[in-house]
This record gives sequence, C-alpha cells and structure tokens, in this order.
Amino acid sequence: ALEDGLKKADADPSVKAVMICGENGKFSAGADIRGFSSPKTLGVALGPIVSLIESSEKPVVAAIEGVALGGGLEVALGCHYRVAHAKARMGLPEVTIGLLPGAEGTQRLPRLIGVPAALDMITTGKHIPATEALKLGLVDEIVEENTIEAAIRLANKVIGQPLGPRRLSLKPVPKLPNMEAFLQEAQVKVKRQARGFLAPELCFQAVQAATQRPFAEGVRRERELFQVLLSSGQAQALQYAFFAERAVHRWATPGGINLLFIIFDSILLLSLGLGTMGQGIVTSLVKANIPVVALEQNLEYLNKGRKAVMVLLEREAKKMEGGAQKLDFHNPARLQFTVDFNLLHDVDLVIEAVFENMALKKEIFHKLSNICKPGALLCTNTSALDIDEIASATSRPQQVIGTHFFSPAHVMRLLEIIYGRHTSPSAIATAMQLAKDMKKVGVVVGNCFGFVGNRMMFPYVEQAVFLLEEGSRPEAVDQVLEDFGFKIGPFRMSDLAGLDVGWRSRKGQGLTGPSLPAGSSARQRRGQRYSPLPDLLCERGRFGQKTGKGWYQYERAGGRTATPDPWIHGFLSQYRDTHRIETRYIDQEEILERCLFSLINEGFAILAEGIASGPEHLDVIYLNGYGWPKHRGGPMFYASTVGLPRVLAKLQKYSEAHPDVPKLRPSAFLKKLVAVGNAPLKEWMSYLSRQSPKL
Ligand SMILES: CC(C)(COP(=O)(O)OP(=O)(O)OC[C@H]1O[C@@H](n2cnc3c(N)ncnc32)[C@H](O)[C@@H]1OP(=O)(O)O)[C@@H](O)C(=O)NCCC(=O)NCCSC(=O)/C=C/CCCCCCCCCCCCC(=O)O
Repeated sequence: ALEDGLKKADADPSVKAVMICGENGKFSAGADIRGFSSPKTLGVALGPIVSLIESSEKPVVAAIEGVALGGGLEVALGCHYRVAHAKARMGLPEVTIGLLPGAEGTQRLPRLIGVPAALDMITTGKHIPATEALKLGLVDEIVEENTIEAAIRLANKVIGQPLGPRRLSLKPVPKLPNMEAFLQEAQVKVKRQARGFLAPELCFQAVQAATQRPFAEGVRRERELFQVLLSSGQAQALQYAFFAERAVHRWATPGGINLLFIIFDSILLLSLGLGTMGQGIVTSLVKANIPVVALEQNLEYLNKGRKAVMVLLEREAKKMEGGAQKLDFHNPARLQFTVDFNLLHDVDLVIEAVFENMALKKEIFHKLSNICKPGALLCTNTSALDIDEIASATSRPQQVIGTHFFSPAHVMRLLEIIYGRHTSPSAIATAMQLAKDMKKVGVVVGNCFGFVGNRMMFPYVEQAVFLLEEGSRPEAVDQVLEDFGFKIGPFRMSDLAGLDVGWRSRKGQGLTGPSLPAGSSARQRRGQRYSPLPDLLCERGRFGQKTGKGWYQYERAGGRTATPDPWIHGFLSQYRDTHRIETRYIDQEEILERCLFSLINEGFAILAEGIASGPEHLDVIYLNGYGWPKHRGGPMFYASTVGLPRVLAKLQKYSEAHPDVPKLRPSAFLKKLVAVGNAPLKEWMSYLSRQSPKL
C-alpha cells in the first residue's frame, strides 16, 4: 500500500508533497515479528520501498507519533524530513529480537547522526525519546500539539527546495578523527557484552560496512548479515522470548476467566522493612510514582534505611535527568519514613520485606491483619517460605500473596507473584498490575518450596557442588556456564549472594547444624546424596564476597574481583581423600549437561504439578531473574531446541551413574513428551492429563 501510494503521488501532478503518518497516534512498531518465522512474508523486502520514498521527486515528511521502531524508523529515515511529537519514542530494536535493521537502517542512520550514536542505538536496540532524537539530529522538529498538521506545514514550506541534501543514501558518513581506533574499541566492547549473542556483533559489522563501502555495497552487506541472523536460531529464541513475556501477562483464573487488572491511581503503599530488599522495593515504587510509606521497627534501622534509599533515588534521578519524567521523592505526600505502626490503618497495600524467618513473618502478618483496613492487600516478599502458613496468621488469607522481588529490587525486572490456597483472583490481579506499574515482569506461580525460580536453581547448584566433589574446580564449572552465556556461573553467584544465606536455610531444614541428628552420614541426608562442602566453607567463615573468601578469594572483604583460590583447591583434594572419592577429569559437556538438564528436569516437574501455567512462564522467570542468556530463549525453550529425546537420554545416563541423586531422575512429564514424539513446546501443556488443583 505504501509503495502504491507513493507511486500514485509521484505520478499525480496535483500532488506537491507527501506526508506519511501512522494510525491512532502511532507511527509504526516495525515489522510484524511473527512474520520472521513465516516463509510467506520473507519475500517482502522493505528496503526497496524505503529507497522509493527517498528517491521521490516530491518532498516526503514523516509525522512520528507514539513509536517509530525498527522498520517503522527505517521508513522515516527514507523520508526527507521528520517531525516528531514530544512524547514519541524511536529506536532500532531489531538486535533485541536477534536481527539487525534489514531495510537499509544500518546504512542510513550513521549517515544522519554519525557512527557513535548510530552504533549505540543499533547494537543496544534502545528506544530514545523525541527530545534526544532532536539533539542527535534524527528528527528535524518536535511538537507538543498536532504532529500531522506540523508535518503538513513543513511539507508545504519545503516544496520546491532541492531534495538531494535530504537523501541520506547520498550523504557521506560523517568522519571521525580516529574512526579506525573508535571502531576497534567499539567492537571489543560489543563482543565482551554479547557473550555468544550474535546479533550485536553483526549489527556492528553492518555499521562498519557503512564506514567502509559506498551505500549500495553497504546495503548488500547488511542483507547478507541479516540472512545469517535470520537463520541463526538465536533470532527464533529471542522472538519466542518477546511473545513469552507478553503471554505471561495474560494470566487467567482456574475457570479460564481473564482478569481485569485493577488500575490504581492513588494507592498508598507501605513497605515494611528497610534492609537491602526493602530499600530497592521503595525505590522502585517511588520510580513508579506510587505514594509510599516506609516503615521500620526502630529509629536506628529507619535512619540507616532512609539514607540508603535516598542515595538510590538520587542516583535514579540523575539517570532520568533530561527525560520527560521527574522523580518526586522529597515530597512527604509521595514518600515518608516512619516507625509508627498506626499509619498502617490507611494503606491500601503492604509489602512486607523483613528477614526470611517464618516465626517473624507470621507475627507481623498477625499484626497487619488486626491493624490494616479490611480491603488492604498483604504481600510478603519471600524467596521460598510457605505463603499458606504466613496467611494462616491472618483473618484474611484471601488477601495474602507472595511477591518475590529479586535483588537489587530497583534494577531486576522479575517479580514472582505467588498465590496461596486462599488467595483471591482480585489479589492476584492487583499484584500483577503493581508489577506492571513498577515496570516489572510479573509472573504468577503456585506455592511450593522455592516457588519456580529457586526451586529450579536448587538442582543446578547441587550438581555444580557434586561436580567439585568428583574432581572439578569452581572456576572450571563457572567457565563452562559463562561460556554458555550466563553472566556469572553458580560459584561466583553464590559468593555474590552470600554462602551464609543457603547455610541458614539448610540449618532451618535440619540438613546441617545443631538440629542434624547425631550419627548422620557426612554425605547422605534422608537417603539421598548430600554435599556438606558449602557448610564446611561457612563453618570456616567463608561467606563469599562479604568476607573476602568463599569459593574464590577476593582482594578484601566486600571486594568484587574473584580469583581462583589455591586454598580451595587444596581443601577439595583433602576432602576427596577424606571421603575416598576418586578424582576424575570432568569434561565441559558433562558440566553443562548435569547443571542445565537437572534444572530443566525440575522445570518439567513444576509444569506437571501445575505450579506454573506453561513453559513460557519458566522461561520468562529465568530470562529476567536468573541471567539465563536471552539468545537461548530460557531453559525450557533451550530444551526444545536441544531436543527432548536427547535431554531425556542424558538424564537417564547421569541418573544411572548417580542413583542417589533424585533430581537427575527424568520427570514423568518429560518422558511422556518424548513418548508422544518430542512434542513441540507450544503443545506441551496439552499432554498433561489433568489440570492440577494448583491452577
Ligand atoms: C513499544 C511497543 C510497540 C508497545 O509496547 P506496549 O504498549 O507495552 O505493548 P505490548 O504489550 O508490548 O504490545 C502490544 C501488543 O502488540 C504486539 N506487538 C508489538 N509490537 C509487535 C511487532 N513488531 N510485531 C508483532 N506484534 C507486536 C505485542 O505482542 C502485544 O500483543 P499480544 O499481547 O502479544 O497479543 C512494544 O510492543 C515493542 O517494543 N514492540 C516491538 C517493536 C520491535 O521490535 N520492532 C522491530 C520489529 S523488526 C523490524 O521492524 C524489521 C524491519 C526490517 C524489515 C525486514 C523485512 C522483512 C524480511 C526480509 C528478509 C530479506 C532481507 C532483505 C531486507 C530488506 O530489504 O527489507
């Protein structure tokens, strides 16, 4: 239609200029992402249409409202002029779906805004506001009022002016005094951050081509690179992740009723507990423009927490400088700090973020239930505790819900929303809306130990430790998983989180410490293999980064640079001697498979139990909360690309070698999916014979 319209306008002598706009206040979000996996649409090339716009003998003006993204922005780049509404956003987000701007965008954008800014936009995919676009020279004008009228005004004004200088394909790429050095440095940075993710590197190469070749040749290179990405498999994984993230929003009640989210305008929210999690939660709430009261049990903790929150908010305010939104945190109507429990009477929603201790949480929820007004929703921030038990301390279990934030809570996008046996659908809907308002990805899951994310993490970490017992080293295991694409491997992660966290939890479960029955075997608990290695480290005061020693050594307590520790190597070999474990060489394949497949296996068990509604939920949790590499689509998607028969065969092999490790025993659901012929991921849930009562 665009092509036809342009041809008609060019042929009609009464038409003097052309204005291109979108409908309903949006310019364009680009290509339909689903089209990239449909062979039918692959023949449609946008590039030639963008060229057609640019070669028009009549001035063409883009009126950009809402968003101009991907192919949408490439269309605008073909236009001779661009007028944007002040609230519009622009970007080339193709890299985030595993592609590159394939309609000549990698060649036109550097010619318009220069290589550094173009590289930044193209390799990160970030959306920029109109104000920034104006500064970069990406748009010619921004308006507060009617963009279309402004674009028509501009079109009328430029009729008859030469179009040559406005055709980006004819412009040279602006020179930099040190282009070679700049590109070299940029490439190193892109590679370092990409960790096996192809698209940023190929985006870089396409922009580099713009600096080295004439326009037409650059376009040819762009197309070649686009085709490489399109068939790489990574694009499919990222596009799956795009839709998975949106699918988890469409959570329905057990009866299949979609929930209408409650839009809150003037909710007063109370955050209880101002430790690290509480500080991050309060910061996120203020950023979301939700009035919040932060409550602590005494003045000392309150003042400490207030100081930390203020530091975080100042930092956030700095980041937001120049943008449309301002952080309003000095206004007591938006944020107040108190030790006065009476303020609980008025709040609409409470997020409790105290220490992970069941007795303490129950005591607090009992108090909340007595003081809060009848409709108030009571959320508990917990990473593993039983929501039903916490709710049992209240007289309103239907209004109790788990909200598992991830640290640092003002940065991490994931929010696991855990419903208990009595949690009402409206409580779930409210929590989901809260996640949306906080710009987080809320994923609704059922109540079980560790919920989804941590429950899948336990066997992964367990395997990592078993691998040490059998002959590996922390740095070797971490390297394999970091090469796979994780930001940090399991041992660096444990050191960062603090080994004492798990130790406390294991003591609470009676797996170690004073409550462990006398005479318990060192490497067996409740008939299963158990590794006391993490406990032994804790007993020696090695809690990770905070103490300067853990699985690695650090430059000082609180240091961040992990260095392999000869003490650990000696300790491990002594441990193996003590327990008569024969040290063997463990190859990378075994490390990867045992860690990942045990995690995936737990995912299948979770699906079968109805703890999550589908594999997309598990994947979104792992992509947004656990550093799973985005270009691998999440653990369940990854399993589908490896092939379920292979995952099953490997689990069977490892399980036979380690019969005392139940988490390696293939889940019945995985076996079923293989038996029905390696069902595709989108059909998995239809093979569950009954919907679990948890859903
Ligand atoms: C910012 C958004 C647009 C909106 O955000 P928000 O308001 O929060 O709403 P959402 O919940 O995210 O979205 C609402 C629903 O809309 C669906 N949606 C959104 N965008 C798309 C899309 N681009 N495609 C399909 N569906 C989309 C979304 O899923 C929601 O629906 P539902 O709830 O799931 O039902 C935000 O949505 C956003 O950021 N969207 C993504 C924008 C994006 O990434 N755009 C870039 C797309 S890629 C592109 O444009 C590429 C163009 C190049 C053309 C190449 C031509 C074809 C290939 C030929 C190959 C040959 C090579 C030759 C090259 C040549 O010459 O052309």
